[in-house]
Amino acid sequence: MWVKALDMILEKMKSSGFNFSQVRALSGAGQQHGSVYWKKGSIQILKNVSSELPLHQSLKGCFSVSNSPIWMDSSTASQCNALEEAVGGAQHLASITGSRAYERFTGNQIAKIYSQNPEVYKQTERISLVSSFAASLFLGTYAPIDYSDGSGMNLLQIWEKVWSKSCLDACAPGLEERLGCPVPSHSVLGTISPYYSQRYGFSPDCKIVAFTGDNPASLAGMRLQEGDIAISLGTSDTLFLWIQEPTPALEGHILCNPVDSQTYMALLCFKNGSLMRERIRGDCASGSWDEFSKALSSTVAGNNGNLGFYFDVMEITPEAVGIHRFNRDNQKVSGFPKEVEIRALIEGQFMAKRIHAEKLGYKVLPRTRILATGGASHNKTILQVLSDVFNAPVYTIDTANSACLGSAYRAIHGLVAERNVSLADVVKSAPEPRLAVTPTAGAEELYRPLLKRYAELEQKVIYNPTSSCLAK
Ligand SMILES: Nc1ncnc2c1ncn2[C@@H]1O[C@H](COP(=O)(O)OP(=O)(O)O)[C@@H](O)[C@H]1O
Ligand SMILES: O=C(CO)[C@@H](O)[C@H](O)COP(=O)(O)O
Repeated sequence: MWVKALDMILEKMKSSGFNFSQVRALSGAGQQHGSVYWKKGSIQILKNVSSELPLHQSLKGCFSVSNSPIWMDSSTASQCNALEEAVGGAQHLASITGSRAYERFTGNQIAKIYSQNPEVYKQTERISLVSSFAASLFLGTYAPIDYSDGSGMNLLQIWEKVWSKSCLDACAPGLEERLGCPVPSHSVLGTISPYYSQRYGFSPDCKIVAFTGDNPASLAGMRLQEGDIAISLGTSDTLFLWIQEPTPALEGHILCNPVDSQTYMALLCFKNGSLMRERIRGDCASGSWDEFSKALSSTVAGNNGNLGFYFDVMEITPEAVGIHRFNRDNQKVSGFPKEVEIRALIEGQFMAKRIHAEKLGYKVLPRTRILATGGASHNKTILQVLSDVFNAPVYTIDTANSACLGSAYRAIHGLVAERNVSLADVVKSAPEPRLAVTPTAGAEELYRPLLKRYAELEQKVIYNPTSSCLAK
């Protein structure tokens, strides 16, 4: 599916008259943590694809696992426990790799494949991330994993930037040779495969710069500066920060910074993002964003004290599941009127973000800018609530697909990064983020007590397998 999608995009660009020969370098991004398993012998097929055929036809026999595990998978709890135990506990794993063990992280996904189907693992010569997989297609050979996306695997020592032997050994045998050596995110991996010059007219000199994860690429696209906070409202909601001296903890992730190998990015991921908003939009607003936004604006900030937690699937931050609604007296209620439900959802999602960002040590300061991206950043009514809850202005960039824009920025940066030119320098003439909304007067006073209440109530809804009131 992924290879065919690439074929279709390039065919569409070709038929729209895009001049491929002008492209000097390209990079890209893939959803983080997902993995692709190349069958033994596939490298030869990849190196020798015929430009007469669409790529997906040539590569269809190349994969030892046909359905790639992606970030939404959470079936690896036992592998996570085993990994943490093998390296001396959750905090120790976080200190090495930037995160305690998470179900979606690639090392645990690989461990599951190995333990359930050792034969399939044996037949696999190379394991790519989604990002390095896409880079491999352009390179015509296996592309290395970059430091930043590699930090989402529970396998990379984020300080030394090498695979951790104890983590590799705990996941599967012979893993190092299947992963290849990780590289700095700005690396030029080589030139484009002849397939693309012959079929689409790319220049044979077009450089392929290492691909990275969607969130790291968004950090580049938004030209995040220290002190800013980026909030991506895509399928998942993510929040990320540029960080100089991180302290990995039991919550959140520390990744190598994709645009500056000396620094880091902190990331929090909220699984019940857009899909949850879409579900409530369906239940309460006839499936229309317009109706959803009108209902949101028709209710007052603070929702008269009504608060809600909306987790259709087990949440990552915090670990909780189910729908939990509380009235102003903290009594659990079974339902809200439609408009109240919509506001409770949006205010709840943003209060959780502020509370968990502050737990990471982030402080909202007078100079704080929130940079919003992803599909829901088109929606100003949603952004207004974000601004009010954080009491900070929200900025957007012209293209809501900041991961894609960031990939283009990273491609240009890759051409000069070895000369110590920063990404900020390379893209200094790009348009600045635009102010979208500012906080409503009085928002801070209104939300301060609500944030405290929300944090206290969150403790009550956190997943506890022995409690009967949780699984709805
Ligand atoms: N006007 C809107 N208001 C709220 N959400 C929206 C709006 N338009 C699109 N979305 C949401 O944006 C999401 C897609 O965002 P996108 O950044 O493209 O996702 P991904 O993270 O998968 O790349 C959809 O799930 C959709 O719910
Ligand atoms: O798991 C995470 C981040 O840790 C996700 O953010 C994935 O990177 C994919 O995100 P979407 O593009 O589907 O929102």
